[in-house]
Amino acid sequence: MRNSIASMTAFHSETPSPKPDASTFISDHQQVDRSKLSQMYLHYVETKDKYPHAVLLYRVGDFFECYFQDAVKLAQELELVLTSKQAGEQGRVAMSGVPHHAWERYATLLVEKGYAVVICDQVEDASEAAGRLVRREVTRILTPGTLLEEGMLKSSRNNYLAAVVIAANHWGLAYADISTGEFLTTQGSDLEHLTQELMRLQPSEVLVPTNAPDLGSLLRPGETSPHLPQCLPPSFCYSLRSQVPFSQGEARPRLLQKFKVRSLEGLGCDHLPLAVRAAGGLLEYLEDTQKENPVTLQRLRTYTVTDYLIVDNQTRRNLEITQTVRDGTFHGSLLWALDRTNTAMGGRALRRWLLQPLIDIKGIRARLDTIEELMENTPLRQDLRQLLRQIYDLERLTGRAGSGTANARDLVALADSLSRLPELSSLVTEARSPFLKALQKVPTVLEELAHKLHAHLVESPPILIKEGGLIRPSVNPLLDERKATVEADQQWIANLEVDERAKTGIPSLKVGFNKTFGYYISISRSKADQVPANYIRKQTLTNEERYITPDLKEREARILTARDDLNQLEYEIFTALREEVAQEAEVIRNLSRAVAAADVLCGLAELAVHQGYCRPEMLSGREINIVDGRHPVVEQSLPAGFFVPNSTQLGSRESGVGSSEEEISPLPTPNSQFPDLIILTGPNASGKSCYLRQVGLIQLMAQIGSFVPARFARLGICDRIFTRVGAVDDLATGQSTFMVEMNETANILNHATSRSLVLLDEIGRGTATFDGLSIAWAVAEYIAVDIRARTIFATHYHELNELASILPNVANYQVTVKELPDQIIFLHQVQPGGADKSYGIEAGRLAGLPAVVIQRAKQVMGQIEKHSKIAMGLQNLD
Ligand SMILES: Nc1ncnc2c1ncn2[C@@H]1O[C@H](COP(=O)(O)OP(=O)(O)OP(=O)(O)O)[C@@H](O)[C@H]1O
Repeated sequence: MRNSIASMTAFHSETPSPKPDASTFISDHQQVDRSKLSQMYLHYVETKDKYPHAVLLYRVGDFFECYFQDAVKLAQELELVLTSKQAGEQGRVAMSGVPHHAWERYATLLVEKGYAVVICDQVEDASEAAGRLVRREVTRILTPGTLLEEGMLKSSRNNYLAAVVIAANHWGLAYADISTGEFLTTQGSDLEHLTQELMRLQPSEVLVPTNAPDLGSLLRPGETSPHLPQCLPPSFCYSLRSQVPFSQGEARPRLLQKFKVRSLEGLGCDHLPLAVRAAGGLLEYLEDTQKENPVTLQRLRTYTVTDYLIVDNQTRRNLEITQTVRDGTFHGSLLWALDRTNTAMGGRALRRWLLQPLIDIKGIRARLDTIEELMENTPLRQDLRQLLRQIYDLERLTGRAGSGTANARDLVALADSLSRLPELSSLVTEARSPFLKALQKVPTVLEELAHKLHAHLVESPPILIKEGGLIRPSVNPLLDERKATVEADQQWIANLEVDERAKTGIPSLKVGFNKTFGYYISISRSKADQVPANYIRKQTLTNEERYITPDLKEREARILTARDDLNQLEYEIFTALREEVAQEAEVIRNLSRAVAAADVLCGLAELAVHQGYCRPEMLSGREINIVDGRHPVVEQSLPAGFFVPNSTQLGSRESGVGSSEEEISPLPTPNSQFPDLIILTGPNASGKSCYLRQVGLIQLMAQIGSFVPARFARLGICDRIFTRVGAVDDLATGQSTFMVEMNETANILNHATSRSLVLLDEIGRGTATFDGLSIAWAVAEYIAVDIRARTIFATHYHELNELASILPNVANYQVTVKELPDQIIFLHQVQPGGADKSYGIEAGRLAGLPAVVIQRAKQVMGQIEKHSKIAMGLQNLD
């Protein structure tokens, strides 16, 4: 059925359309007199009542339409035309719409903007309705955290739905990616950890139990509500939920029932009430919103935040792990530099690993062993990589099969991928390392499943699953019979053209088909007088007349019924296959996880070979000993051989630890032991920041189990990595550069331990010189003496070099430059000793500051230097 928006094939207004006069139509569904609405609009408002907080897309013929407030919202958000439509005696109501075949694209845009979208589709053909209202039902509820459609998800990252429960300082957090089935829960007692976990996960939607009056509403990023706990970052979408499903009384039985267990002990969360409540609340939300497409989740896993290396959001940003600081791009990030994966699952796994490095040495070594084996065995590595390229996104394909949204192409892709697994397993029969061994056994059920899918489904099935063409011949005798009938009838039609041409003597006679009239015989108007008597005229066009005959109509009815029956049977066979896949979801996903891990490790091995990385020796102690380390990203952006390697030694060696590295000539240190804190000085742009980040990145890479860009590395496991790198004003919270800097510094001083790695790039620059210097001095001293965290402190305050003469665990290093008469050459080499000048005035001269200003600056500096020997003064204080 075409309607008044039929002409709007492109609803986007090229030039902003004049605002429609809102007084001429109703734009609030609560304000209508329902008795005056026509049947369809009444059904619309009743459906809208059930989903007051979502945008309701309502199928009408070839369009999905929105009315009332949703029409206004849709038009505003997607820059579509807002118009109006007569809704019975009630008068005109606001209306906007999108073509039905493009609903996914428009729904994606709405969901990205933080809206929930409800799809109310026609569930019968308009012709079946025969005059009554076409049956429509809600077929899908889309919220940012519950997407399954391929086009709506980014293949390179998980799409998490999270749920939080907060009780005083304690919290529970559960999260799930319903497209891959991952489902985890945890509990903690430090609200800062909750914030950090949310920042790590970047969930698309967070469920919060509240007693807000507007339960069910979705707060879009940046929107606030008095019902939202303060510790939750404003950058996410929050769904305000009732507290009931988050109560222990409801959550616990829901989990027990879902995972068919008698106690939660096996899931690891029996003793964690807040974790249980968050997980139960999350499950209830899925049950509530995914009625039509119930999701298949993996068994709930419980984890502890402190079981992993803690990298706070600031540090993740500063180390540019998944995106650059400057412009937020993936290109130039650590993930970009390391990603050599060949599957979407591997790509997501690498991202997860980088965002959650390990602290468990055994786990790290298992990954390192696998990389080592893959580096040594080049043919194995290359064959594996080649094969992995042919494996599609098993995790998400299985997810779509489980929720009944997979089409036949998805199942063929799944079968193609599953049928590669035996090959994969035969490649690794001799493998020794744990992650390759995990691929040695492919459950026979998966081989059988792949075989069955291939045997049933045609090689390239259509996207639509209700219009036939999916199932091979000889799969089902009844299907074959129906196909034969349809084919015979089609042949009858084809013959009809030949026969009728012969009978009538009209060579241009054709048999055609259209949706409105079905089959017809078409004859050019000039031959209309030769038409036989049994032809019944149906339609007259400019150049042709269209006829039907009783025979043709009788045959048509048979053909259409037979085709419908055929399509229905194909659909039933297909959905049964899909159901079989869903039954094996857990087995497929377990294997997918193993494939993803092998893919990550193959990629890291490839990278290590090409970039000349070394295997880090991992220790439980505090030592950080890197010989000729390189920055993994900067190195790749420079021409080969241009990056200047630098060494780092930090953290006193525990007695009894061997010194195998000595022949590799580690950097000489002023003390026999490695220092805990390095004061790093050097001119602007000499490479201090790069060096600082390089150390953090090498440590982080080692803790995900990767080889590292260095000639040698022996690394004690860190519990946390902290960074503080030049801040910018945080306009959103109204904090100045200096306050941001102080907040970050306070966070470090309050949380760092002797097992942490602290990287400080300039402290105290945002205030008066002496304030800044004093703070920098006190901070360095506190870290070196009280915390003893392994620390590199880059600074332009050369006065800090004097700390090394006071504290035995502090050493000075500098990034060297070569001074020529009218230029400075950056050597990018880190060497012992403190720089005595910053060359800031030289930089100013090169930038073109007037000579008189440069001269005066030098005089002032001379004076200041005379008065800044603070170390001696402080020594006297002690
Ligand atoms: N080891 C290195 N080898 C080669 N090039 C390097 C090296 N370290 C840094 N660089 C190059 O030098 C540039 C400046 O480095 P960086 O930003 O680390 O300097 P900086 O000393 O921190 O400067 P500032 O004090 O002004 O912040 C980088 O963009 C990088 O390309």
